[in-house]
Amino acid sequence: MAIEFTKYHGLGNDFILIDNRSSLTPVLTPEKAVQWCDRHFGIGADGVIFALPGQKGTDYTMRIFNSDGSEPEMCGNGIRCLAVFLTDLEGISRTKDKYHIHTLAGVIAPQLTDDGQVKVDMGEPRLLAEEIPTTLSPSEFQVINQPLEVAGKTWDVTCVSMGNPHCITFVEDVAAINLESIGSQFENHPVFPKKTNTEFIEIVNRNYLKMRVWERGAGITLACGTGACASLVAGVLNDKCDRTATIELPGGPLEIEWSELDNRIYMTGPAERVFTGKY
Ligand SMILES: N[C@@H](CCC[C@H](N)C(=O)O)C(=O)O
Repeated sequence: MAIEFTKYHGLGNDFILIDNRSSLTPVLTPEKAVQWCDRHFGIGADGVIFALPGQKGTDYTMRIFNSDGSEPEMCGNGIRCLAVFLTDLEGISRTKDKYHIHTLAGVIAPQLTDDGQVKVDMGEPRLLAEEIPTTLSPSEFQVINQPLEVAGKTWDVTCVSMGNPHCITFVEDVAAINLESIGSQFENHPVFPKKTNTEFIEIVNRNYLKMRVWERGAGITLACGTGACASLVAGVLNDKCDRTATIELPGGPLEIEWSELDNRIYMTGPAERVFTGKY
């Protein structure tokens, strides 16, 4: 049976979106998602996102499979794409109301802005070792600037969960990092029982950061929304940046704020429709 889909991207982090509003069970298995994401033998994407019925009083539920078939708790670029996809499906503009989306990381609230971007209330960052999760510190402690041995080198890492795990390292020059060779060694390091996303950050100034990312279950991508949020938090915890900053990714910039008022993270960026098809 052919299934309809729409391809979207958020700063080059690309997803296949599927209208799954008639059932709480995704229409694709993780194995099928792997085939669909294949850039040579399938449609090609960093993940597949399903728009399912809401649960526990929310408007909709988001589920996502990474391109390797694993299921992450959340996806920042993906939820911006989902908000535009839902607007397209509903045929109405929602610039006045937020969507409330049920995810494995809790309720996340994206809202379309008047200038065509999407601003997302990403919730509060989680900082305790047991919440990441990682064994780098005792469970009830934070992991800030801790040494970690990877590929024969000691890296000073800070760990933050945005519902999904992130391990952040500040470096002099992000372009000089050999992500291809070290990315999967961070991802699969035994101190991360659920694996990890890995971000390298170069501080340009207190309000402008450059980032490159190796994503759990997807490898090198052009952008990672939860990674940008986690990196800003890591920058604040290490007193390297302010609570509002532009994060420049290979695919373009995201605006991130960690609000002092409510401790929540707000991410603003684009989401673009690419094409629609049946597969
Ligand atoms: N690209 C995403 C994150 C997708 C999930 C990630 N690969 C994981 O396994 O946690 C984003 O924009 O946040």
